[in-house]
Amino acid sequence: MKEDQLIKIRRELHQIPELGFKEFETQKYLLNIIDSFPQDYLTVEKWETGIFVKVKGNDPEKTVGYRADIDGLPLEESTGLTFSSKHKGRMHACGHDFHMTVALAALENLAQDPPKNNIVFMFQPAEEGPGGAEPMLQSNAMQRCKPDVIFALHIAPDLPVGTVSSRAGLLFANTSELFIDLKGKGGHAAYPHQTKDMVVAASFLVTNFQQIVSRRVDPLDSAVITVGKITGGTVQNIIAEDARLEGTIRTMSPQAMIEVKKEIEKMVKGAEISNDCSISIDYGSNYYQVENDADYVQAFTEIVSQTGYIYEEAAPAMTGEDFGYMLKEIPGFMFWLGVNSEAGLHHSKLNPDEKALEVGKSIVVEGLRKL
Ligand SMILES: CC(=O)N[C@@H](CCC[C@H](N)C(=O)O)C(=O)O
Repeated sequence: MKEDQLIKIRRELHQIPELGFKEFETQKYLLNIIDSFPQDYLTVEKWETGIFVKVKGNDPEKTVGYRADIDGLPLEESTGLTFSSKHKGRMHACGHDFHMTVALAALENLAQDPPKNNIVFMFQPAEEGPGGAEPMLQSNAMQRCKPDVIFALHIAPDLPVGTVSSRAGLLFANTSELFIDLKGKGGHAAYPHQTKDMVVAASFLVTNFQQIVSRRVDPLDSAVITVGKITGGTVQNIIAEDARLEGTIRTMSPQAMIEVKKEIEKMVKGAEISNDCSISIDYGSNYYQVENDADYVQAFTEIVSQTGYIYEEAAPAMTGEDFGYMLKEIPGFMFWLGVNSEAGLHHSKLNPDEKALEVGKSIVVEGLRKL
């Protein structure tokens, strides 16, 4: 696939971001492109809004897996690009348009010139939530073509084009979503003593959660509690009867995740007693850490150096990825692909450099042929 075609596909995908398990247009688009490739060695199977594509190797000893996530984020794009999202309030702000394009380009290469080993591509829904990797892994379709090794990439806005990065061991954190609903008693703003103010109770929780991070988690381990959204109340002179916090927890170890949740629950109980209200917690979707296999990372660094691109050792990051579930069962790794964007991941101005598509394609093709 030539660079202009890579860019065309990426831009078309960029315009149609969809949320987890609602990637209907995306699935249709991907199937159309896959259909245009030589079919002699391919088997294509839909799974929910995702797709499995198997490539039959010509002398297989094993199956190598490659995963690309396909969902977008609930965010209004503000890049001003001519090919901006056509879906209001939805954006490929985490680079999944890049991830899909690279996977398609690699698939076309293998469909034209089949590799030695069997290959399976997974176009996976719902990475941003509620999580597609775990059910895709457990699916019958996956059981029929389970890879012996698996890998995936994620775009890295802070790395230059031509640089890729990874590390042996922990790359991404354990994550849990956090939704907290508070129910008190509303009333007149001038008579607080007759009410149970849920804006005050919610504020107490938001501020005090930071003490869990600074005073409960071992400083040599790490945790993040971020509340990204607060809603509550109706108008400036009515005391709020309801409030809701929406956030996420990140930890370096699975153990720290258990401890942070215990501490949140204790704090919530305390807030219930002191505010005389009821509070419920929902942990939404949870992702297991991305733990890279040291031997495969080593093999990958050699493949990168053969392609002439630059490999840098990565630091662990507090981002989450449900690809962690795949790596828990199948050895492999995830790597960062430099895309040089001033705006970072999950930002409405994220604008990855399209020259990175070719880099991603070459490295993934080599990885699939040589791992
Ligand atoms: C790579 C990346 O940005 N992944 C997301 C995963 C989100 C998991 C879940 N919805 C949560 O917020 O906990 C991330 O935010 O790290």
